[in-house]
Amino acid sequence: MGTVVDAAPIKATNESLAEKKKPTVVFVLGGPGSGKGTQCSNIIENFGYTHLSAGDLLRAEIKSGSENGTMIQNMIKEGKIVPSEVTIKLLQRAMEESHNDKFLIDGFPRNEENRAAFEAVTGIEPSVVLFFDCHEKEMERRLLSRNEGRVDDNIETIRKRFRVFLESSIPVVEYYESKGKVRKIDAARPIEEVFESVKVVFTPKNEKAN
Ligand SMILES: Nc1ncnc2c1ncn2[C@@H]1O[C@H](COP(=O)(O)OP(=O)(O)O)[C@@H](O)[C@H]1O
Ligand SMILES: Nc1ccn([C@H]2C[C@H](O)[C@@H](COP(=O)(O)OP(=O)(O)O)O2)c(=O)n1
Ligand SMILES: [Mg+2]
Repeated sequence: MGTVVDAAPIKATNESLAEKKKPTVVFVLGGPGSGKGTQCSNIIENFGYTHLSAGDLLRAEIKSGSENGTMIQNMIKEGKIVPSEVTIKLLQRAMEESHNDKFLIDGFPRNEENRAAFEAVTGIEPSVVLFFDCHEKEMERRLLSRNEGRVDDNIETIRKRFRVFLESSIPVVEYYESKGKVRKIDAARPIEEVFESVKVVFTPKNEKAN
């Protein structure tokens, strides 16, 4: 009698022990105003990804009246990078809430601390890193005409953001370059032309000939 075992609970236990499949993540990097957000909007319409902009999540956190709001607002105004712990929590929550398993993470990781902490906390490595390459004069022109009322789209903060990009974000791009993951896109061209190059990255090789 005691040897009769119901198989159902054993199966359930095995399933809960099985490792959950890791999501597919593409990091979208590039200087301020290089067109990350614009191209992400195009990508999600065509390729089934969910777009998570680290900057948008941080701005929503300020608006929500969170206890971190003032700190985040001050850092954004100064063009500085918010501590990884805060940004990663917001990204993780958004990933869980989306119920998708394919994410475009835009504007993250922006420094070595962002990169290492995300990998340590989530265990996720990006499949690909898109890098939008654009010269500063063009990025400055775009940011000054973005007209979204952002506290950081003024010439003083823009200069600080450019410096942080060169000092802290470019090393992250170089790290992924050394791993062969970077797809560099010439982002100084018109939006449609940039998207033509982006599409190639997301189109499986055997479909490219069509
Ligand atoms: N290829 C492009 N050519 C001209 N303007 C662009 C291009 N891509 C984006 N923009 C405009 O430049 C501004 C910054 O673009 P955005 O996508 O917000 O960049 P990022 O997210 O990298 O800061 C926006 O006003 C956008 O409409
Ligand atoms: N990983 C990130 C991303 C953005 N931030 C902060 C600091 C950035 O200057 C601002 C704005 O980022 P956002 O990606 O929206 O800016 P751009 O689209 O590049 O113009 O947010 C951050 O602290 N950490
Ligand atoms: Mg953006």
